[in-house]
Amino acid sequence: MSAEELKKVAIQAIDEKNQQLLEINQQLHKNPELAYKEFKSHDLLTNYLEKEGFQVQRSYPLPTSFRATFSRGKGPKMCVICEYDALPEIGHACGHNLIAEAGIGAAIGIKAALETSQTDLGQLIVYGTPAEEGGGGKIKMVEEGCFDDVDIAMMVHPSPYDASYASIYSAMSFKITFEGKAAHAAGSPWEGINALDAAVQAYVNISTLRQQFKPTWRVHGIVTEGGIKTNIIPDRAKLEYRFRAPSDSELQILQQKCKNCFQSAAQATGCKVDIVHEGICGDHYRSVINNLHLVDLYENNAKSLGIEFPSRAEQKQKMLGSTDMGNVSRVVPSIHPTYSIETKGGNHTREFAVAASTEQAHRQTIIAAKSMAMTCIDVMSSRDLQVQIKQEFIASTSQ
Ligand SMILES: NCCCC[C@H](NC(=O)CCN)C(=O)O
Repeated sequence: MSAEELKKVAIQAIDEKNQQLLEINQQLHKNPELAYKEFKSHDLLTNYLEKEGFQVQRSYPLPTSFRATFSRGKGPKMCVICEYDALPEIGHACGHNLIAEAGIGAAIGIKAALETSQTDLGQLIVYGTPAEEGGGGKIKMVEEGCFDDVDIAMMVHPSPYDASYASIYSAMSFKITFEGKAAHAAGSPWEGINALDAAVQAYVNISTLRQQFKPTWRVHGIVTEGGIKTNIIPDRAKLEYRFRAPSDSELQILQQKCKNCFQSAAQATGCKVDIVHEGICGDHYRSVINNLHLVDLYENNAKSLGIEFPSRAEQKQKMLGSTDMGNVSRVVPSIHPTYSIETKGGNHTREFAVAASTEQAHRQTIIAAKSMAMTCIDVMSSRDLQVQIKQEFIASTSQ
C-alpha cells in the first residue's frame, strides 16, 4: 500500500477512537498529578494501551514512566512520546493531558497502518515520560538507555500558536542560600548580618543587569525564604533562579554574570552565599535540535488537515520555554511541534488549564495526533527519507 493509503487508514483508526481519546484527556485533566507522582495517569494510559493490543512495560524504567511497543517486521523504530505531569496549584495549565492524548492517538493510527501494511514497515515505541515540568523524566530515561534503540522521536505540545519548528532554550535552575546573623531588629540591629538584604540586593543586581542581556536570554527568580519575624534580622534567605539561552555556550555566559550578582550581594552585606544546581529543578534541559526533514513532513501533513502555520522565521520567534525533549533531540532525530488551542492566557496560567479541557482543544489535539501518525508513515515508507533524516541528525549534532 502507498503511504497516502496508509495515512487514510491511520486517520480512520484515530477517528474511530475519538470518544475514548477525549475521555483519556478528561480523566487526566480531572486528576492532575505532579512530577514523579503520576501514578493514576500512568495506570490509565498503560491500561488503555494494553487493551488496544500494545506490549506494555509498566514503570519502565522509572516508577511512573512506561514503554509500549507494537511491531510489524523490521524497519525503523518510531517513538511517540506522552507527557502527563501537571503544575502545582494550577493543574494541567500546560496541557500535558492533551500531549498524552495526542501520543496515544498517534499510536492508535500508526498501529492501524502497521497492521494493514503488507510490508516490513517499521516498529512503534510509545514512551510515557514523567516530570517534564521539573525533574527531567526524559533526561533520566536518556541516561537509562531508553532511546538507544529508537530511530526517530516526536511529541506535540498545545500552546496559543502553531509552530512545527520548536524554538526551545537551554535552561538550568539554581537554589541560592544567603547566610547572615540574627539580631534583635530594634535593640541591636548592628549586631546582625541581614540575609534578606543580600537576597534583595542580588535580585536588584540581576534586574539592573537585564538592560545588557541579549533579547533571547531569560532569567527569572523567586524568593522562597525571607525571614521569620519582622523584629528578627533574618539570618537566612533563599532564592530560586532559572537561566535560559538559545545555546549552552550562551547559557554559560549568562550564568556567570548572574552568579557574580549573587556573590557581590553577599560581599556587600557580609553574608555567606551558597549557589547549588541541584534537586528536582536542577537538571540541565538542553535546547531542542529540530530535525528539519521531520519538521517539513509534520508541517505538510498538518497543512493537509487544514492547519495554517506562520512563516518559519515567525515560528522561530515564539519561545514556549524549555523541555527535556531537548535532551532527547541530542540522541535521536526529533521534533516538538506546538499546536494552537483557543485560550485566554498562555501556558502556565489558570486560563490555559481551563482551555486544555475544552472540546475545541480536543479537536486540535486529534489533528496533531493525525499529523504525527502521518509523519511516521512518511518516514517508514521511504528509505531515502530515513537516510536523509539520519544524515541531518549527524551533521547537526556534530557541530
Ligand atoms: N527544570 C525545569 C524545567 C521547566 C520546564 C518548563 N517547561 C515548559 O514550560 C514547556 C512546556 N511544558 C519551563 O520551561 O519552565
